[in-house]
Amino acid sequence: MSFIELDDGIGGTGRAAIGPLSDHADLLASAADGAALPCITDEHVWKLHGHLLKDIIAVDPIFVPRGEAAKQWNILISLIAALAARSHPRSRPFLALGGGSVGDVAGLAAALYMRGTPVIQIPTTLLAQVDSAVGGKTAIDAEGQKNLVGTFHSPMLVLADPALLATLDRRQMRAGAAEIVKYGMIADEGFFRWMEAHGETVIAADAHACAEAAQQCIRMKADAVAGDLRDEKGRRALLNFGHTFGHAFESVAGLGTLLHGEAVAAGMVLASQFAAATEYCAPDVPKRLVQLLDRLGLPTNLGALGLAGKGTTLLPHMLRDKKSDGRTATLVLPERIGEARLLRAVDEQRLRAFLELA
Ligand SMILES: NC(=O)c1ccc[n+]([C@@H]2O[C@H](COP(=O)([O-])OP(=O)(O)OC[C@H]3O[C@@H](n4cnc5c(N)ncnc54)[C@H](O)[C@@H]3O)[C@@H](O)[C@H]2O)c1
Ligand SMILES: O=C(O)C(=O)C[C@@H](O)[C@H](O)[C@H](O)COP(=O)(O)O
Ligand SMILES: [Zn+2]
Repeated sequence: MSFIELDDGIGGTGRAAIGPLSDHADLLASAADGAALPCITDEHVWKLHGHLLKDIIAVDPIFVPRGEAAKQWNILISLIAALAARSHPRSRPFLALGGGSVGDVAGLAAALYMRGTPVIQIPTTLLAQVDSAVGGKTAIDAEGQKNLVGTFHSPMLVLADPALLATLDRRQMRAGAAEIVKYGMIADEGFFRWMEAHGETVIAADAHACAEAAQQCIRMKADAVAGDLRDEKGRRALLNFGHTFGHAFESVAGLGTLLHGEAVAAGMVLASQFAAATEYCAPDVPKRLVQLLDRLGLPTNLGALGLAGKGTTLLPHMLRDKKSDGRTATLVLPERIGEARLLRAVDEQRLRAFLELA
């Protein structure tokens, strides 16, 4: 079995492996050190896949609600309480088994509990396997804003088993595919082409194609994170392509209404159309992106998100984005497929005019 090294650039090292969970029985047993490992998860995932862990080690599930509803203050508090009730020691990791929402709130609990406890991420959605389980961004939502509260806390281990995706519904698989397309757009035209050829196979949960996608995305993400864990230097920010619009869509629709990947899909399209309208890229860039996302059954405009006519309501949310200086919007814009750049202090009049027509 081979690992992808996750060096967070500030002294923390972790590892990611793609393949059957059962291959890691020894590693998990040594992490457990004879105790039952707390496992933060949701009841649906636990019923489907908890047995894979129970076959290997003693695990003690701690449940959170499904989906975005897990990323709330009261859930975070309940996790800290559950760990304290178990006298869980700081030296021993606990597990996060689930999609990106479980991973985000469990990661935040790990960062806070006893000022930092190791966490092993076991992602069970396509999106979490290709993106969220790696990189150490942890978060809950607050004040109606996505990921308003969080930390950077890198996982000690990420175990992504593509076989677990067989039970995931198609809508969730599509949402994960959006983040995969993102990697092609920002960093690798060859990988974008690979998605043009294999995207449907990925969405059908073909284990080989999903493993290949995870391998490529995790490598690209590890590379961006190693140089800029805390998202300060503009390098990691490229991973936020589609998210200034996307998070605004999620907020306007009501957090938890749209899937994150759906919002990111349409967000990438709007960012690319804005880039083309302002001559940062050629018009064929949004065109080719829309063709691929359409084929993968992902939304590519406000109407498809149920937000027709809501363009200008997005602006205040975009100005609150973490990349913003508080006065102006910052956008990740494609220059061509496979290359993106950060544009700070986006002209508000231009952006407003663009949103009015979106
Ligand atoms: N930290 C990061 O870097 C990062 C990156 C991308 C996204 N995110 C966050 O991740 C969240 C989205 O995560 P997501 O797309 O994984 O969805 P999710 O975690 O919000 O929801 C997943 C849903 O699928 C179900 N599920 C999970 N695994 C399953 C399986 N194998 N079979 C059947 N059902 C299964 C769950 O019960 C849940 O209902 C958003 O909050 C987003 O902001 C974080
Ligand atoms: O890891 C990153 O950096 C990303 O931007 C990955 C995104 O896919 C992810 O949705 C992330 O949680 C967004 O972070 P935020 O800083 O915009 O809240
Ligand atoms: Zn994302």
